[in-house]
Amino acid sequence: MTNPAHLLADAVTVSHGRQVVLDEVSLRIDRGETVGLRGPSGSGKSTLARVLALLHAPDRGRVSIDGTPVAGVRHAVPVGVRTRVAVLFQSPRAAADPRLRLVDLVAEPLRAIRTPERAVRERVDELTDLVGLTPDLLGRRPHAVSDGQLQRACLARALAHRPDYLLCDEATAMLDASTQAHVAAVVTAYQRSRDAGVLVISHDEPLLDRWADRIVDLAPAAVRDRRPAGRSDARVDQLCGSASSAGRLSMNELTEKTARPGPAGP
Ligand SMILES: Nc1ncnc2c1ncn2[C@@H]1O[C@H](COP(=O)(O)OP(=O)(O)OP(=O)(O)O)[C@@H](O)[C@H]1O
Repeated sequence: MTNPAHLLADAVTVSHGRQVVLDEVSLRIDRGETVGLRGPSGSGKSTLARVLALLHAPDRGRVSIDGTPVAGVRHAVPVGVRTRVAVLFQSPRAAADPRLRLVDLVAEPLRAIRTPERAVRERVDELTDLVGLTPDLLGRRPHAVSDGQLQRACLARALAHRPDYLLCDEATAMLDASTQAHVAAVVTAYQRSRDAGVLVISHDEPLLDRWADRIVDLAPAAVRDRRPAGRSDARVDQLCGSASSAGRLSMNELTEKTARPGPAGP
């Protein structure tokens, strides 16, 4: 039976100028599952994440949530819909307003929808506790914290609206092994508490093997173009994927394994 609760990019095509970056690509993330997405640099992984996060409108194709197509992107999407998907990017410095104290950074999405200040403070306390940000860090601005501390704040911000789908775009690539393990463990614990669907984009094969339930390969558009004649629905999973299955790990296993880099590990 088809699981009705899912985030789907359906036959999505995206071009930047004359460059076709995604050509009828489809990717589905079910609630509760962790999908790994890998592919060469420039193959369009981040572009696909931005489409799924309702930040970038595809030229063709569509995004749907739980079977309902989403019209538009960003603020054109009703708040109750767009807050169901959150994204955590690779570089917390690029994603954070340098003028904001960490406490305000975490509160940003709540204040953006005019959440009453008392509820903002309560939720920020929960979130900073969840990601392990100590009170002394909350009053600092991004320049005065480490990349790892700032990424924890960005993770707290991403979880502010309790998204059903969390897209992690190389979110642990810049972090040391122990912070990487911590971020992965927080994401996994959150996923279990909400039955959230998680997308993990990474070049780190051991990390994907440990973390993802299945792995999808995104080939460059030129390679995808060599699909069998007559196929109009170029599903990444079917045509480009060497979908592998990594058994789901407990949070402790994930933490332990991620914290202990192997020969090819982070
Ligand atoms: N805003 C933009 N304007 C023009 N070209 C862009 C834009 N964003 C991305 N591209 C191009 O689209 C292609 C895919 O980029 P994207 O960042 O999605 O790839 P990626 O697979 O995530 O790469 P990486 O693994 O290096 O992060 C690249 O050739 C990139 O230069």
